[in-house]
Amino acid sequence: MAAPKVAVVGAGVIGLSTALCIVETYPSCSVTILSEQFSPNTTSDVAAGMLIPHTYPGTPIHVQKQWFKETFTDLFAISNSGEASEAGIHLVSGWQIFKNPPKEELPFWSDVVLGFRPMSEAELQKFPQHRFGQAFTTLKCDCPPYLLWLEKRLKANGIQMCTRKVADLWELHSDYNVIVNCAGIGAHQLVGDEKLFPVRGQVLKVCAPWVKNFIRDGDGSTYIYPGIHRVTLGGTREKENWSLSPDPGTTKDIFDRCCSFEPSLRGAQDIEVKVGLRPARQCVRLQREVLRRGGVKLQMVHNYGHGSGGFSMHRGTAKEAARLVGECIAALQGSSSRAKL
Ligand SMILES: Cc1cc2nc3c(=O)[nH]c(=O)nc-3n(C[C@H](O)[C@H](O)[C@H](O)COP(=O)(O)OP(=O)(O)OC[C@H]3O[C@@H](n4cnc5c(N)ncnc54)[C@H](O)[C@@H]3O)c2cc1C
Ligand SMILES: O=C([O-])CC(=O)C(=O)O
Repeated sequence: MAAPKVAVVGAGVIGLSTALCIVETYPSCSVTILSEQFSPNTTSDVAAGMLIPHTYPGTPIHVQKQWFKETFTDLFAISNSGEASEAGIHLVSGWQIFKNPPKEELPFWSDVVLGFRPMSEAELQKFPQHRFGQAFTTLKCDCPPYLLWLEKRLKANGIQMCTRKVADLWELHSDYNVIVNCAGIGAHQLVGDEKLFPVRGQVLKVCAPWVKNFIRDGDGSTYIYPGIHRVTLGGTREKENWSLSPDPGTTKDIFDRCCSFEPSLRGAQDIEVKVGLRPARQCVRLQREVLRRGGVKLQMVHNYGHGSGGFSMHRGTAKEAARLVGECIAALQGSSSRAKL
């Protein structure tokens, strides 16, 4: 058969990284990205971009660890290259703090991040309300620059990008052989997935270049994540709330909570408020599906539902999605050679 034509729907961190993995693994494929929005207008642009996993209750821990490890390893290599500043990827050290001892003393990702250890008594003095803490070094993506860097690499690999809202994946069947669904929260409508729901998150992006260490409350309610140019202050988690409008009361609340951890933030300048909808699910939907209509088959791969962990897991899930695209191509080649017999 001719070079397989693959359409990736979605241009957040999942769509872009999946498209890149497909073209790297199967260079003979012709890959097109179709998306209603591109950077800077995706949920991925709002994220803090920290590599600290959240657990998916419906996915085995060894699989989540594999996804995180692959992501960490690939991004560590970028952070250690001449591309680091353009890609917006850097190491960042800091503390995750707890009022009560965490259920798991050692999270599954503790030996993937660097230098994971309990905080010392001296470090804990910075946080008088907290009795326990974990110190470690991880990676952070500055999200819009990282998405633009991915887009640049995709264009260099000959990938086409088209702005288009897809109403039904079947509408692509006459132009493409394989469809890869990376629509994030858009998959709720696109494929009618009732298990997928939004978890609204509001963050502030501020200028406070003196803040160098990250601070995260272990319950995930409050965090301070310094990036290359801006510091992200969070956060909120509102299940089933679809509103993308910033709430001024929430802005004040986030700012006050963050200042209680890092009082110097009172001097932060140039506060921008952003809202995004995390595409939440019990487990990431990472699977093949064959749609059939009137005797015609359409090969599909789903890769969405990363919730709070799209950046932490994206390279690992992109590799698995690319492997599934390989299975679709093998099935197409099998059926085209049978047709010739
Ligand atoms: C406040 C906040 C902070 C976060 N912080 C972190 C963090 O520190 N670390 C971390 O790992 N994760 C974090 N996350 C989670 C992370 O942002 C998500 O997991 C990730 O962005 C999901 O990426 P995605 O590509 O699936 O979705 P998106 O970025 O939403 O991309 C989906 C794409 O699909 C397109 N699309 C949707 N429907 C259609 C359609 N019908 N037709 C065509 N195109 C369509 C959209 O236009 C978009 O381009 C955070 C999220 C929020 C909200
Ligand atoms: O919880 C965090 O540390 C950041 C994050 O992933 C989110 O807000 O979704």
